[in-house]
This record gives sequence, C-alpha cells and structure tokens, in this order.
Amino acid sequence: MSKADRTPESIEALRKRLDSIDATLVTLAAERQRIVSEIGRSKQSEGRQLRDFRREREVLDHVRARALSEGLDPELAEDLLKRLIEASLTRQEQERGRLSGRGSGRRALVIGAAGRLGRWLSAFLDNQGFDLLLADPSYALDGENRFRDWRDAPKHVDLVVLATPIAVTAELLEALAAAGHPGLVIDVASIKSPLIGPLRRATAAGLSVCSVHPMFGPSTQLLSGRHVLFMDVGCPAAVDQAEALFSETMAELKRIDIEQHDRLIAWVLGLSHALNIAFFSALAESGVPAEELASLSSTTFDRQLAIARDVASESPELYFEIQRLNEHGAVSREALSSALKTLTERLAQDDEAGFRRLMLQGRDYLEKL
Ligand SMILES: C=C(O[C@@H]1C=C(C(=O)O)C=C[C@H]1O)C(=O)O
Repeated sequence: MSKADRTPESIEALRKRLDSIDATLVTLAAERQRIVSEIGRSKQSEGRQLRDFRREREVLDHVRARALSEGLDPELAEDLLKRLIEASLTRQEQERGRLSGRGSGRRALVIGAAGRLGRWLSAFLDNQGFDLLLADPSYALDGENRFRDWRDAPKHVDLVVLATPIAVTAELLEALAAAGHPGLVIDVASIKSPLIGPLRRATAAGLSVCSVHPMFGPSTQLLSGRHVLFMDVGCPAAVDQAEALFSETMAELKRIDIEQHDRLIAWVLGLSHALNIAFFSALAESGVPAEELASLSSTTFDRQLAIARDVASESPELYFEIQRLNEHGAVSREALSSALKTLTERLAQDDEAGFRRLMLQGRDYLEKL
C-alpha cells in the first residue's frame, strides 16, 4: 500500500497516542526517581558524596548517543536529562537531610518565620527533624508552635534563627545575650556591617553566635551550586555548628571575614539588584506596555525580563535594606552610572573603537569564569 493510499490518522487519534506516550514518560520519570532515592540511601550508608559529576557526564553522553541513533535532536535529550538529574539531586539532598535526623530531639526557634526566607529556613529545619517553634509578629493568633511574640515561646531551644530585619536582629541579639540563651544563634541578614557590633557584643556576653548569609532566594530547592557564607564573630565553635546544619546539602559552604562581607556583597547583590531596578524602572517609564515589548522580545530581552520580574517580586523593605544599609553600596551604584555614562558618551561621539573596547573589556573580564 503506497503512502498516499493510507488514510491518515485523525488529529484526535494521534493526540491519544501522544497522551499515552506522555503518561509513559511520567511513569518512567517516577521510576527513575525511585531508583535515584535508592542510590541516595546507598551513598549515605557508604559515606559517599551525593553529586557525581563524572556519572552525570556519562548519563548525558549516553542519551545524546541514543538520541542520535533514534533521529532525535541530542540537545533535546540532554535538556530532558539535565532536568531529571536536577530533580534527582533535589530529591537526594532532601532525603539525606531527612535521613540525617540532625534535628531529632532538638528544638529550633525561627524568629521572622512568616517572611519568605523565614519560611524557607523553617521548612529546611523541619526536613532535618527539628522540633520547630515559629515566631512572627504578623501571625493573627498564637498557636501550638506559633507565637506572635518570640518571648512567649518555650525557653529551652537548641537553635535560634534570626530571619528578621536588621534593626530587629540587633535588638534580638542583645535580648538573647541578656537572657543568657545557651544554644546556637544564627542571623541570616543580607547586610552585615550594622550587625558587626551587636554580633561581637553578643559573643562577648557569652552567646554562641554565627553570622550566616544564604546566597539564594527563598524559591530555591536544590542547593547544589549555591553558596552559603559563614562568618566567625568570635565563636568558632558556633561556625562549625552552623555549617553542620548544611552539611547534608550540596551547597558550597564558604567562610569569609565579616568585615569583607558588605564590600563584596555590594557587587554581588547590590549591583545586580540596582541594575534590574534601573532596567524595569526605565521600561515602566518608557510609555510602552510590557506586553507589547514581550510580544516582540529577543532572547536576551526575555532572559533579562525574567530576572527583572524576579527582582520586582521581592520584598521592597528587604531590597531597600540591601541598597541603603550597605555602606559600600554607593560604590557599586556609582560604577553603574559611570559605566552607563561612558557608554552614552562613546555613542554620542560616534566612537566605535571606544565602544568596541567596552565590549572586549567585558569579554576579557568574564572569560576568566
Ligand atoms: C543517581 C545518582 O545521583 C546523582 C544523579 C544522577 C542522575 O540523576 O542520573 C547522576 C549522578 C549523581 O550526581 C547517581 O550517582 O547515580
């Protein structure tokens, strides 16, 4: 029978076949995840690291080769597998945290628990088996383990997490030191200079404190490739204990000098936030609706827009603190306006060579990554 003689299947019939293939794909992905969990448990009992880059390369090479022999775009096969591997790592990381039982029999009080980072940290500690006490002035009522005022929470806690605005964090450190709190205390503020004094005073008063800065947003699931900064404020044992909270994750734990924190963060957080705030402000004031621009967007614009949307959805209070309370913030914002000025001048002067130098300088700088 020639091709032309065959009655083509209806779209409905073809879609039914696709539905069945999609269901099989999902079933297989679920099966893959169950095997991944088993591998995770074996690695745990053998004391092996979760992430295995060599094995991941092997997996990706296999599927690329298979895609080629099936006439499928190898990029598609690789993308699919990369997403599945990310899901495996997230699952193994969370299961390892749970299996560690690090928090079992221990009580943690999260102050500022209703904030976005507070909620993330609460879920993170809950996964490790901590008995959680949550405090936040925004709660409508006190509940079994929820308190509007942290002072109403049971006193004996092994860990206190301060996920609070800077000014409140400084007061809490003082109050905890005055109360002679015996357990570990960590703050997770994004700016440290205003806290250096309060942190050191709290340590001198006998509090076991470590300053921590998780370098990721509250929507983060997988910590592989993410950084968590730890700063010693006079109590090295507290740094070890704080690091231990993340030891089952794949996050990169980095110790830095608290005196250097804000200077570096002014570039890492300060500049990237400022750039995006400037970007969406320029767009918002352009008079052209976002939908119109998005309807003809380029790949670069799409990616930039996605970052700008994330930034715009963050807490204005927190982002104000990050810009305003960083005493080095002005330096990076100044560098940004000066860079924009240089760009504008070179264009006004029709200075193509100067423009080119800007591009090459950027390429050079970023190449070392
Ligand atoms: C499943 C494993 O753990 C991780 C996940 C992988 C995967 O999903 O294929 C591969 C390597 C590891 O980083 C493994 O080690 O095999």
